[in-house]
Amino acid sequence: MIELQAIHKSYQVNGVAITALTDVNLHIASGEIFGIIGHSGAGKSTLIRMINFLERPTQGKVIVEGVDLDSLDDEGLRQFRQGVGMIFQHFNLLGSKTVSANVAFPLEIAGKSDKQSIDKRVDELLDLVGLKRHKNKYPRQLSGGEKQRVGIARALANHPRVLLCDEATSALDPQTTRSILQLLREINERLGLTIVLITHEMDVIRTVCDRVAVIDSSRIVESGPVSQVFLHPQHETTKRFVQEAEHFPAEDVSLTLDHAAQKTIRRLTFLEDTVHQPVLSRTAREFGVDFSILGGRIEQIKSMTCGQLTIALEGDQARVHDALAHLASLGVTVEEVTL
Ligand SMILES: Nc1ncnc2c1ncn2[C@@H]1O[C@H](COP(=O)(O)OP(=O)(O)OP(=O)(O)O)[C@@H](O)[C@H]1O
Repeated sequence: MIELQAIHKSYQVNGVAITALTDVNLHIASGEIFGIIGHSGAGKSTLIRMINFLERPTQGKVIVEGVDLDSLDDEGLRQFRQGVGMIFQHFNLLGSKTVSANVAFPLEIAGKSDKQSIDKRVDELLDLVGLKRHKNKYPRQLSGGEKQRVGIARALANHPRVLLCDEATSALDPQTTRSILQLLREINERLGLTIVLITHEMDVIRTVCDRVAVIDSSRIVESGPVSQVFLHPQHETTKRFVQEAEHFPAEDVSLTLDHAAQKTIRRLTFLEDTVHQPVLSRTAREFGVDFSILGGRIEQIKSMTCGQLTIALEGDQARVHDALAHLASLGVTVEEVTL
Protein backbone atom coordinates (compact mmCIF):
# COMPACT_ATOMS: atom_id res chain seq x y z
CA MET A 1 0.00 0.00 0.00
CA ILE A 2 2.82 2.42 0.91
CA GLU A 3 6.16 2.03 -0.84
CA LEU A 4 9.23 4.08 -0.18
CA GLN A 5 11.82 3.29 -2.82
CA ALA A 6 15.50 4.27 -2.47
CA ILE A 7 14.64 7.47 -0.62
CA HIS A 8 17.33 9.99 0.04
CA LYS A 9 16.60 13.31 1.72
CA SER A 10 18.96 16.13 2.53
CA TYR A 11 18.26 19.66 3.72
CA GLN A 12 20.36 22.63 2.69
CA VAL A 13 21.30 24.80 5.66
CA ASN A 14 23.49 27.80 4.86
CA GLY A 15 24.85 26.01 1.83
CA VAL A 16 25.63 22.85 3.79
CA ALA A 17 23.74 19.61 3.04
CA ILE A 18 22.31 17.85 6.11
CA THR A 19 21.36 14.27 5.41
CA ALA A 20 18.10 13.17 7.05
CA LEU A 21 17.42 9.92 5.14
CA THR A 22 19.78 7.60 3.25
CA ASP A 23 18.64 4.79 0.94
CA VAL A 24 15.36 4.11 2.75
CA ASN A 25 13.24 1.29 1.33
CA LEU A 26 9.99 0.38 3.05
CA HIS A 27 6.83 -1.49 2.20
CA ILE A 28 3.85 -0.96 4.49
CA ALA A 29 0.91 -3.27 3.92
CA SER A 30 -2.73 -2.25 3.94
CA GLY A 31 -4.36 -2.59 7.37
CA GLU A 32 -1.20 -3.03 9.41
CA ILE A 33 0.16 -0.91 12.25
CA PHE A 34 3.72 -0.09 11.27
CA GLY A 35 6.12 1.53 13.73
CA ILE A 36 9.31 3.46 13.04
CA ILE A 37 11.58 3.79 16.06
CA GLY A 38 14.71 5.89 16.40
CA HIS A 39 16.52 8.33 18.63
CA SER A 40 16.24 12.09 18.30
CA GLY A 41 17.61 13.31 14.97
CA ALA A 42 17.58 9.83 13.40
CA GLY A 43 15.18 10.95 10.64
CA LYS A 44 11.79 9.71 11.89
CA SER A 45 9.81 12.94 11.36
CA THR A 46 11.29 13.41 7.91
CA LEU A 47 10.35 9.83 7.06
CA ILE A 48 6.73 9.97 8.21
CA ARG A 49 6.22 13.35 6.52
CA MET A 50 7.36 11.78 3.21
CA ILE A 51 4.26 9.59 3.24
CA ASN A 52 1.95 12.57 2.72
CA PHE A 53 4.57 14.56 0.82
CA LEU A 54 4.88 17.26 3.48
CA GLU A 55 8.55 16.53 2.80
CA ARG A 56 9.64 15.57 -0.70
CA PRO A 57 12.52 13.19 -1.30
CA THR A 58 15.72 14.53 -2.79
CA GLN A 59 15.93 11.16 -4.58
CA GLY A 60 13.66 8.12 -4.73
CA LYS A 61 9.95 7.48 -5.01
CA VAL A 62 6.97 7.52 -2.66
CA ILE A 63 4.13 5.36 -3.99
CA VAL A 64 0.83 5.14 -2.13
CA GLU A 65 -1.89 2.79 -3.42
CA GLY A 66 -0.07 2.61 -6.73
CA VAL A 67 0.17 6.39 -7.18
CA ASP A 68 3.61 7.98 -7.50
CA LEU A 69 3.14 11.12 -5.38
CA ASP A 70 5.58 13.03 -7.53
CA SER A 71 3.16 12.72 -10.45
CA LEU A 72 0.39 14.65 -8.63
CA ASP A 73 -0.25 18.34 -9.25
CA ASP A 74 -1.30 20.65 -6.38
CA GLU A 75 -4.99 19.71 -6.67
CA GLY A 76 -4.16 16.00 -6.92
CA LEU A 77 -1.96 16.26 -3.84
CA ARG A 78 -4.68 18.12 -1.92
CA GLN A 79 -7.16 15.36 -2.68
CA PHE A 80 -4.63 12.65 -1.85
CA ARG A 81 -3.94 14.24 1.54
CA GLN A 82 -7.62 14.02 2.46
CA GLY A 83 -7.14 10.26 2.45
CA VAL A 84 -4.23 10.50 4.89
CA GLY A 85 -4.97 11.67 8.46
CA MET A 86 -2.23 12.83 10.80
CA ILE A 87 -1.91 13.31 14.56
CA PHE A 88 0.88 15.11 16.39
CA GLN A 89 2.80 15.09 19.66
CA HIS A 90 1.44 18.50 20.67
CA PHE A 91 -2.03 17.87 19.20
CA ASN A 92 -2.07 21.07 17.04
CA LEU A 93 -5.71 21.90 17.90
CA LEU A 94 -7.25 25.30 17.19
CA GLY A 95 -7.48 26.94 20.62
CA SER A 96 -10.23 29.36 19.61
CA LYS A 97 -12.57 26.60 18.43
CA THR A 98 -14.61 24.11 20.44
CA VAL A 99 -13.98 20.37 20.29
CA SER A 100 -16.83 19.99 17.77
CA ALA A 101 -15.56 22.84 15.62
CA ASN A 102 -12.04 21.39 15.62
CA VAL A 103 -13.38 18.06 14.37
CA ALA A 104 -15.64 19.76 11.81
CA PHE A 105 -12.77 21.84 10.44
CA PRO A 106 -11.29 19.28 7.98
CA LEU A 107 -14.81 18.55 6.68
CA GLU A 108 -15.30 22.24 5.90
CA ILE A 109 -11.84 22.42 4.30
CA ALA A 110 -12.84 19.47 2.11
CA GLY A 111 -15.76 21.54 0.83
CA LYS A 112 -18.64 20.06 2.84
CA SER A 113 -21.22 22.68 3.73
CA ASP A 114 -24.35 20.78 4.76
CA LYS A 115 -24.47 21.58 8.49
CA GLN A 116 -26.65 18.61 9.35
CA SER A 117 -24.34 16.06 7.78
CA ILE A 118 -21.28 17.76 9.31
CA ASP A 119 -22.91 17.64 12.78
CA LYS A 120 -23.80 13.98 12.26
CA ARG A 121 -20.25 13.06 11.26
CA VAL A 122 -18.78 15.05 14.18
CA ASP A 123 -21.07 13.22 16.62
CA GLU A 124 -20.06 9.86 15.13
CA LEU A 125 -16.38 10.72 15.51
CA LEU A 126 -16.70 12.04 19.07
CA ASP A 127 -18.56 8.87 19.95
CA LEU A 128 -15.77 6.77 18.44
CA VAL A 129 -13.10 8.50 20.57
CA GLY A 130 -15.31 8.68 23.69
CA LEU A 131 -15.57 12.47 23.90
CA LYS A 132 -19.22 13.23 23.19
CA ARG A 133 -19.79 14.93 26.52
CA HIS A 134 -16.89 17.33 25.89
CA LYS A 135 -18.11 18.55 22.49
CA ASN A 136 -18.68 22.16 23.57
CA LYS A 137 -15.45 22.55 25.52
CA TYR A 138 -12.33 24.33 24.30
CA PRO A 139 -8.95 22.57 24.04
CA ARG A 140 -7.59 24.41 27.10
CA GLN A 141 -10.32 22.75 29.18
CA LEU A 142 -9.15 19.24 28.23
CA SER A 143 -6.42 16.91 29.54
CA GLY A 144 -3.57 15.84 27.23
CA GLY A 145 -5.21 12.48 26.54
CA GLU A 146 -8.52 14.15 25.71
CA LYS A 147 -6.78 16.60 23.38
CA GLN A 148 -5.17 13.70 21.55
CA ARG A 149 -8.59 12.06 21.22
CA VAL A 150 -9.83 15.24 19.54
CA GLY A 151 -6.77 15.07 17.30
CA ILE A 152 -7.65 11.49 16.35
CA ALA A 153 -11.32 12.37 15.67
CA ARG A 154 -10.21 15.30 13.50
CA ALA A 155 -7.73 13.11 11.60
CA LEU A 156 -10.45 10.55 10.84
CA ALA A 157 -13.07 13.08 9.72
CA ASN A 158 -12.68 12.53 5.97
CA HIS A 159 -12.54 8.70 6.19
CA PRO A 160 -8.79 8.41 5.54
CA ARG A 161 -7.24 5.09 4.56
CA VAL A 162 -4.00 5.90 6.36
CA LEU A 163 -3.34 7.49 9.75
CA LEU A 164 0.12 8.93 10.42
CA CYS A 165 1.05 9.36 14.09
CA ASP A 166 3.98 11.70 14.77
CA GLU A 167 5.13 10.89 18.35
CA ALA A 168 1.43 10.92 19.28
CA THR A 169 1.91 9.71 22.85
CA SER A 170 5.25 11.33 23.71
CA ALA A 171 3.64 14.17 25.67
CA LEU A 172 1.36 11.84 27.67
CA ASP A 173 1.82 9.97 30.96
CA PRO A 174 2.11 6.14 30.83
CA GLN A 175 -1.54 5.43 31.69
CA THR A 176 -2.89 7.94 29.16
CA THR A 177 -0.41 6.57 26.61
CA ARG A 178 -1.90 3.10 27.11
CA SER A 179 -5.45 4.37 26.60
CA ILE A 180 -4.52 6.23 23.40
CA LEU A 181 -2.65 3.19 22.06
CA GLN A 182 -5.69 1.05 22.88
CA LEU A 183 -7.87 3.49 20.93
CA LEU A 184 -5.50 3.30 17.94
CA ARG A 185 -5.72 -0.50 18.03
CA GLU A 186 -9.53 -0.39 18.13
CA ILE A 187 -9.63 2.05 15.21
CA ASN A 188 -7.22 -0.11 13.22
CA GLU A 189 -9.35 -3.21 13.81
CA ARG A 190 -12.75 -1.58 13.41
CA LEU A 191 -12.02 0.60 10.39
CA GLY A 192 -9.24 -1.47 8.79
CA LEU A 193 -7.15 1.70 8.75
CA THR A 194 -3.42 1.48 8.00
CA ILE A 195 -1.50 3.20 10.80
CA VAL A 196 2.11 4.39 10.59
CA LEU A 197 3.62 5.74 13.78
CA ILE A 198 6.98 7.12 14.82
CA THR A 199 8.26 6.93 18.37
CA HIS A 200 11.41 6.72 20.45
CA GLU A 201 9.81 4.21 22.86
CA MET A 202 9.99 0.46 22.30
CA ASP A 203 7.04 0.04 24.66
CA VAL A 204 4.81 1.87 22.15
CA ILE A 205 6.00 -0.43 19.36
CA ARG A 206 5.49 -3.53 21.47
CA THR A 207 1.97 -2.53 22.54
CA VAL A 208 0.43 -1.75 19.14
CA CYS A 209 2.61 -2.46 16.14
CA ASP A 210 2.61 -5.46 13.81
CA ARG A 211 5.92 -4.59 12.18
CA VAL A 212 8.70 -2.17 12.97
CA ALA A 213 11.64 -0.46 11.29
CA VAL A 214 14.55 0.82 13.36
CA ILE A 215 16.14 4.00 12.04
CA ASP A 216 19.60 5.13 13.08
CA SER A 217 21.57 8.08 11.65
CA SER A 218 19.26 8.40 8.61
CA ARG A 219 19.27 4.68 7.70
CA ILE A 220 16.89 1.80 8.38
CA VAL A 221 19.15 -0.62 10.22
CA GLU A 222 16.66 -3.38 11.03
CA SER A 223 13.03 -4.20 10.27
CA GLY A 224 10.54 -7.03 10.56
CA PRO A 225 7.64 -8.34 12.65
CA VAL A 226 7.75 -6.84 16.17
CA SER A 227 8.11 -10.25 17.83
CA GLN A 228 11.15 -11.04 15.67
CA VAL A 229 12.86 -7.69 16.15
CA PHE A 230 12.01 -7.49 19.85
CA LEU A 231 13.05 -11.01 20.79
CA HIS A 232 16.04 -11.35 18.45
CA PRO A 233 17.45 -7.84 17.97
CA GLN A 234 20.49 -7.77 15.69
CA HIS A 235 21.67 -4.16 15.51
CA GLU A 236 23.24 -2.44 18.53
CA THR A 237 20.65 0.37 18.42
CA THR A 238 17.79 -2.15 18.43
CA LYS A 239 19.39 -4.01 21.34
CA ARG A 240 19.53 -0.81 23.37
CA PHE A 241 15.87 0.02 22.63
CA VAL A 242 14.86 -3.50 23.69
CA GLN A 243 16.88 -3.28 26.91
CA GLU A 244 15.18 0.00 27.78
CA ALA A 245 11.77 -1.61 27.29
CA GLU A 246 12.34 -4.78 29.30
CA HIS A 247 10.10 -4.77 32.33
CA PHE A 248 11.92 -7.75 33.82
CA PRO A 249 15.44 -7.60 32.41
CA ALA A 250 16.98 -10.98 31.73
CA GLU A 251 19.42 -11.96 34.46
CA ASP A 252 23.00 -11.09 33.59
CA VAL A 253 24.06 -14.48 32.31
CA SER A 254 27.75 -13.67 32.69
CA LEU A 255 27.31 -13.62 36.49
CA THR A 256 26.50 -17.29 36.43
CA LEU A 257 29.10 -18.14 33.81
CA ASP A 258 31.38 -19.93 36.28
CA HIS A 259 28.59 -22.32 37.12
CA ALA A 260 27.82 -22.82 33.45
CA ALA A 261 31.35 -23.73 32.35
CA GLN A 262 31.49 -26.97 30.33
CA LYS A 263 27.75 -26.84 29.73
CA THR A 264 25.77 -26.07 26.59
CA ILE A 265 24.15 -22.66 26.95
CA ARG A 266 21.18 -21.77 24.78
CA ARG A 267 18.47 -19.11 24.71
CA LEU A 268 15.02 -20.56 24.10
CA THR A 269 12.13 -18.44 22.85
CA PHE A 270 8.60 -19.70 23.40
CA LEU A 271 5.79 -18.21 21.31
CA GLU A 272 2.12 -19.01 20.82
CA ASP A 273 1.31 -22.63 21.84
CA THR A 274 4.73 -23.43 23.29
CA VAL A 275 4.24 -20.76 25.97
CA HIS A 276 1.48 -22.75 27.60
CA GLN A 277 2.91 -26.27 27.39
CA PRO A 278 5.54 -27.97 29.56
CA VAL A 279 7.75 -28.61 26.52
CA LEU A 280 11.03 -28.08 28.34
CA SER A 281 10.53 -30.48 31.25
CA ARG A 282 9.03 -33.13 28.96
CA THR A 283 11.96 -32.88 26.55
CA ALA A 284 14.47 -33.07 29.40
CA ARG A 285 12.79 -36.23 30.69
CA GLU A 286 12.45 -37.81 27.29
CA PHE A 287 16.09 -37.25 26.27
CA GLY A 288 17.64 -37.77 29.70
CA VAL A 289 19.30 -34.35 29.98
CA ASP A 290 19.37 -31.88 32.87
CA PHE A 291 19.16 -28.13 32.64
CA SER A 292 19.55 -25.17 34.94
CA ILE A 293 17.96 -21.80 34.29
CA LEU A 294 20.39 -18.87 34.00
CA GLY A 295 17.88 -16.17 33.12
CA GLY A 296 14.40 -15.61 31.85
CA ARG A 297 11.64 -13.18 31.03
CA ILE A 298 8.05 -13.06 29.88
CA GLU A 299 6.92 -10.33 27.49
CA GLN A 300 3.62 -9.19 26.04
CA ILE A 301 3.92 -8.22 22.37
CA LYS A 302 0.62 -6.74 21.11
CA SER A 303 -1.80 -9.54 22.11
CA MET A 304 0.82 -12.31 22.14
CA THR A 305 2.63 -13.65 25.21
CA CYS A 306 6.25 -14.70 24.70
CA GLY A 307 8.75 -16.31 27.04
CA GLN A 308 12.52 -16.45 26.85
CA LEU A 309 14.77 -18.68 28.97
CA THR A 310 18.52 -18.93 28.98
CA ILE A 311 19.49 -22.42 30.12
CA ALA A 312 22.62 -24.48 30.66
CA LEU A 313 22.22 -28.10 29.56
CA GLU A 314 24.15 -31.02 31.02
CA GLY A 315 24.45 -34.62 29.93
CA ASP A 316 25.68 -36.68 27.04
CA GLN A 317 26.48 -34.31 24.10
CA ALA A 318 24.55 -36.37 21.55
CA ARG A 319 21.46 -36.35 23.79
CA VAL A 320 21.78 -32.61 24.40
CA HIS A 321 21.97 -32.10 20.64
CA ASP A 322 18.90 -34.28 20.05
CA ALA A 323 16.94 -32.55 22.83
CA LEU A 324 17.62 -29.13 21.30
CA ALA A 325 16.63 -30.39 17.84
CA HIS A 326 13.42 -31.75 19.36
CA LEU A 327 12.63 -28.39 21.00
CA ALA A 328 13.20 -26.66 17.67
CA SER A 329 10.84 -29.11 15.95
CA LEU A 330 8.15 -28.15 18.48
CA GLY A 331 8.42 -24.48 17.47
CA VAL A 332 10.81 -23.28 20.18
CA THR A 333 13.50 -20.95 18.79
CA VAL A 334 16.91 -22.16 19.96
CA GLU A 335 19.83 -19.72 19.84
CA GLU A 336 23.45 -19.95 20.87
CA VAL A 337 24.37 -17.47 23.56
CA THR A 338 27.65 -15.67 23.13
CA LEU A 339 28.94 -14.50 26.49
N1 LIG B 1 13.62 21.56 7.91
C1 LIG B 1 14.86 21.13 8.19
N2 LIG B 1 15.93 21.86 7.82
C2 LIG B 1 17.18 21.43 8.07
N3 LIG B 1 17.49 20.29 8.68
C3 LIG B 1 16.47 19.51 9.10
C4 LIG B 1 15.11 19.90 8.87
N4 LIG B 1 14.30 18.94 9.38
C5 LIG B 1 15.12 18.00 9.90
N5 LIG B 1 16.43 18.34 9.73
C6 LIG B 1 17.59 17.55 10.13
O1 LIG B 1 17.44 16.24 9.60
C7 LIG B 1 17.86 15.27 10.55
C8 LIG B 1 16.68 14.34 10.87
O2 LIG B 1 15.67 15.11 11.55
P1 LIG B 1 14.25 14.53 11.96
O3 LIG B 1 13.47 15.65 12.56
O4 LIG B 1 13.65 13.83 10.80
O5 LIG B 1 14.66 13.46 13.07
P2 LIG B 1 13.77 12.79 14.20
O6 LIG B 1 14.23 11.39 14.31
O7 LIG B 1 12.34 13.01 13.91
O8 LIG B 1 14.18 13.60 15.48
P3 LIG B 1 13.23 14.15 16.69
O9 LIG B 1 12.70 12.93 17.37
O10 LIG B 1 14.21 14.91 17.55
O11 LIG B 1 12.19 14.99 16.05
C9 LIG B 1 18.39 16.03 11.75
O12 LIG B 1 19.78 16.16 11.61
C10 LIG B 1 17.70 17.38 11.65
O13 LIG B 1 18.48 18.39 12.22
